[in-house]
Amino acid sequence: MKDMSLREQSIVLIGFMGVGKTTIGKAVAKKLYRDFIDIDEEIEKKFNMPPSEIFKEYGESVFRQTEKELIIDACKQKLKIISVGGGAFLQDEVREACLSDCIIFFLDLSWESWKERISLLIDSRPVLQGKNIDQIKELFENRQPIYKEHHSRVVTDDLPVEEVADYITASLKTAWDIYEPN
Ligand SMILES: Nc1ncnc2c1ncn2[C@@H]1O[C@H](COP(=O)(O)OP(=O)(O)O)[C@@H](O)[C@H]1O
Ligand SMILES: O=C(O)C1=C[C@@H](OP(=O)(O)O)[C@@H](O)[C@H](O)C1
Ligand SMILES: [Mg+2]
Repeated sequence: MKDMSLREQSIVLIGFMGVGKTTIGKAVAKKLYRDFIDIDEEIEKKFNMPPSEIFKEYGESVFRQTEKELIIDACKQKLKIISVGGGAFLQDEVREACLSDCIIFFLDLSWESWKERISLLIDSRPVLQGKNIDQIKELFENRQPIYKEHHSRVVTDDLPVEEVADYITASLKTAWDIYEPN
């Protein structure tokens, strides 16, 4: 599409579940005075139930179809900060919509750091349920190639939320000044 200036393009955060897309996305939105869209939250509002129940009740394919439609729609909007679920980039159409319309930040957390967060995630993330640690590690590794298509990568190991959000906003401001100086 690209009938938007760089400054108007929405920002999309991607990365494996639990890396902080929702938390950091909210912080970035606040710093840039933009609206925040969390795709999982939008799906939850639509079905009036959390992702884990949607998976149980309707199956993963219904979740993925809704996720795709909501992301494609969100990407067309200007000036948003959008956090997508860790599995969203499995779908070609989602990746293509985000790449063509938005600026994509990949939040990259090492497996060693991710492991420390597992207790915060295990109950609410349906794709982790019923898996042992080796199977989760395998999923973590198998998912990494889908995050390769991004515009900027942030290694978040050991960084608090505010610092990651500051890094992202500073990096955007630099790009805007270079490519679209007033
Ligand atoms: N930079 C960070 N440092 C420490 N904990 C974090 C950080 N970012 C997120 N968290 C915590 O990790 C958990 C998962 O974060 P969340 O934003 O839901 O991730 P995602 O949206 O990528 O699944 C939350 O409990 C959150 O408070
Ligand atoms: O990786 C995945 O397949 C998923 C990640 C979740 O989002 P977060 O990445 O925000 O945890 C959520 O969309 C759903 O549970 C499926
Ligand atoms: Mg999230």
